[in-house]
Amino acid sequence: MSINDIAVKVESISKCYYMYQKPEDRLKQMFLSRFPIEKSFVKEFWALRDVSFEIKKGETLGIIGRNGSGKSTLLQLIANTLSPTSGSVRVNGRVSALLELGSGFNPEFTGRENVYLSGSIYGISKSEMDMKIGEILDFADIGEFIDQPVKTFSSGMFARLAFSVAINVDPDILIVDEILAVGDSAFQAKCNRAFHKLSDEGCTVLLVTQDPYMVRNFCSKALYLKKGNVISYGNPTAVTDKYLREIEQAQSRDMAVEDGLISKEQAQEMDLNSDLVEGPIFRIEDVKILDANYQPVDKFYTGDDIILQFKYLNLAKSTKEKVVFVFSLYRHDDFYICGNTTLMDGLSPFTPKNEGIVEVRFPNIRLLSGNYKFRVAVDDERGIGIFTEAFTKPFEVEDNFEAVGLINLERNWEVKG
Ligand SMILES: Nc1ncnc2c1ncn2[C@@H]1O[C@H](COP(=O)(O)OP(=O)(O)OP(=O)(O)O)[C@@H](O)[C@H]1O
Repeated sequence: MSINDIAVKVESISKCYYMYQKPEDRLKQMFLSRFPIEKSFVKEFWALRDVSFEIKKGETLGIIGRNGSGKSTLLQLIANTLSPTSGSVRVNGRVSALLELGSGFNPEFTGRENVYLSGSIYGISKSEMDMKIGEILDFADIGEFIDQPVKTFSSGMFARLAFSVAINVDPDILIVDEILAVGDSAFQAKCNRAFHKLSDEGCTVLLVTQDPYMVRNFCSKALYLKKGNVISYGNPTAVTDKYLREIEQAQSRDMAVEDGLISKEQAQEMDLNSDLVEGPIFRIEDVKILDANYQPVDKFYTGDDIILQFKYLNLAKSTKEKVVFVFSLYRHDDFYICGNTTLMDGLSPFTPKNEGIVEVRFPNIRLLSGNYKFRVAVDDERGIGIFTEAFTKPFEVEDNFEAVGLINLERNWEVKG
């Protein structure tokens, strides 16, 4: 691959913020501005540590992670609105960046004036902008507000106009930080279509979102950040799976804190150590879906009774670690439907034998027509660390057109009047 095929190359980038211990220290440092930062005045905070990746032209990268994980910092470093503490970023092409809501627009100017102002920042002349503005206004669809000062705009209107400008300045690389979340769902769908069109035309898109499904549906690569470190990079499904598991674990910890089972400090400690437990201590084999007569099936009907069965092997033959068993259900496209653990269902953690069989019975399964798969896992006794996991083969469900969608809800109709 030639260097010309690369749109963005991030090499060992780190960003440290310095937090002043006392306000007067900040003042003292201002007087010493010609000198390096005096370390005794500040506490270091590393928002990003040693992040490296490269994105080819025309690829779309989805960046996910919990609040404060460093996503916006990374985008700002790529958009060159922030400088790294160490490492380097190389960008090949014209960058259009939609960072914080409000940045780039002058609040006193009208929407229309801001469109021309933004154009001039991107080197687009007034006459060129005269030709583009119709399309920009069409996409933004904010009606006569376009001639009002943008300080009077709602955040959704702001996002509409900013996005519309950003995609119409002929970017080679479009960087979008979450601001789409403030738009309504019709606008979000419109943005998704615009993303697809741009990437079909060869534009590289880097996108921060809290929505793993958007990453799966739209991105060709994904990057998962946690506390400024890259936890996972590459295939969007694999990366977002890992992120969703972190979210599940965080929810379990929050519930445990609420129920008084662990302290907030213990939860924070677990969070720091919550990546996959190292080393193969357990293995899962023979994951099967069976009918009520214990016959393997890969297709059944809504309302059937089914059994999810798997075998676990305790490779370390140790009884030191107690375990919790887990299942999760996904649609064929990896849309996460639901999941549950033996712990959540009130079963105490198990002392594992050298091997054993686990069964989950689902009477009267409510799934509707479609293709699905189960994930099963052996977790540590808190349901937090994952010892091992496995998936069933995809299976098919057929309904008798009892309802449409994913699940058939039990229901009683009453029509009054
Ligand atoms: N100017 C700053 N000074 C000190 N710390 C900062 C500064 N800007 C960001 N941070 C810290 O750096 C960390 C990463 O922030 P960043 O905004 O990149 O996270 P994020 O993943 O985008 O979060 P969110 O999803 O909440 O937007 C956070 O802990 C934040 O408090």
